[in-house]
Amino acid sequence: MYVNGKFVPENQPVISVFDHGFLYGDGVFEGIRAYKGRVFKLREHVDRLFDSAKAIDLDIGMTKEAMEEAILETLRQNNLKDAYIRPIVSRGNGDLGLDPLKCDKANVFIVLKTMDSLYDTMELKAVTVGVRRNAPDALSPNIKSLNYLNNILAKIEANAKGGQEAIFLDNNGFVAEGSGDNIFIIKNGVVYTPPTINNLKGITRATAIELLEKNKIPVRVENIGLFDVYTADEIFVTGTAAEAAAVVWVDGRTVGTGKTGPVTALMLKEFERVTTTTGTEIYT
Ligand SMILES: Cc1ncc(COP(=O)(O)O)c(CNc2cccc(C(=O)O)c2)c1O
Repeated sequence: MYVNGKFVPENQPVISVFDHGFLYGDGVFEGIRAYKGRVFKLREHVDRLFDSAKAIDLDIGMTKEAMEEAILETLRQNNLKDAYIRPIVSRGNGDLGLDPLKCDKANVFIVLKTMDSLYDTMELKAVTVGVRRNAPDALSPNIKSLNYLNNILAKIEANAKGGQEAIFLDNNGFVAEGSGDNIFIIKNGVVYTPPTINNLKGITRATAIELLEKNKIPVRVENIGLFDVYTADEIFVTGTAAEAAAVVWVDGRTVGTGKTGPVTALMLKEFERVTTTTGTEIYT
C-alpha cells in the first residue's frame, strides 16, 4: 500500500484513530481499474479525485501528476497488471472536533485489490428504495466522499427487499442512480440517462455515452421517472467495478425479455475492447 509517500505491507496498521476521514468521513476517494497492464481513464479519475477534494476545500498536498505516478508505482510495487485501485485522501490527523482546521495536512493512501467483478451475476434484480439520494444542496452526489452511508442505507434496504441493486430517487422523485453505479434505460432504441445533478459524474457513464454515440445509438440525457424504469425495454447500470451490468427485474416487473438486451450486450463488448486497448501503460 502507498501511505503518504511510502510503501508498506497491506497488513500494517497505518491509520490513526484521529484521522478525520475515520472520525467524520472527512475525505474523498476514487475507484479505478487496471486491465492487462493499462490503467483505464487514469487522468479522468485523478481529475475527479481533485474536484471532489476541491468541493470540500481539502488540499491533497500533491500535484495530479504526482498522484498519477503514485498510483502507477503502487501497481509496479505489487507487480500487478489487472487490479482495482482505491486512492483515499482524508483531511488528515487532528484532535477530536469536526473543524477541518484541526488537521494540518491530508493523509493519502492507495490500496489495491486483484479484481473480481462487483456482482456475481451480470443480470441483476433491482429494487427502488425509500431512502433518497443526497440532495445536491446538502451533500452533493458529485463528491465521491468517504460519506457513503446514503449508499449503504440504500444497499441495506435492497438486501432486505431481496434486490441485488438499489435504485435511488431524488427528492423530486426523479430516478438518480444505483447505490454504486449510474443507470441507463433503453426504450424504442433510444438510450436515456439522468443529468448528473442527482448522481455521481460516473466515468463509466461518460464512456458509455461516448461508445453509444460512436455506435450511432441515440442518447438523451434527461430526467427519468419510475414509469420509464418500469416500462423500459432494457436497463443497465455502469460503474468502474461492474463496468456494465444488465438490470432484468425491478420491483417485481420483468425488464424486456428478462435477459441482457442487445444494447447492453453491445456495451459489454465495447467496454471489453476499450478497457484492454486504451489507458495509461503501467510498465513502459
Ligand atoms: C454512487 C456511485 N455512482 C456511480 C458510480 C460509478 O462511477 P464510475 O463509473 O466513475 O466508477 C460509483 C462508483 N462506485 C464504485 C465503483 C467501484 C467500486 C465501488 C465499491 O462499492 O467499492 C463503488 C458510485 O459510487
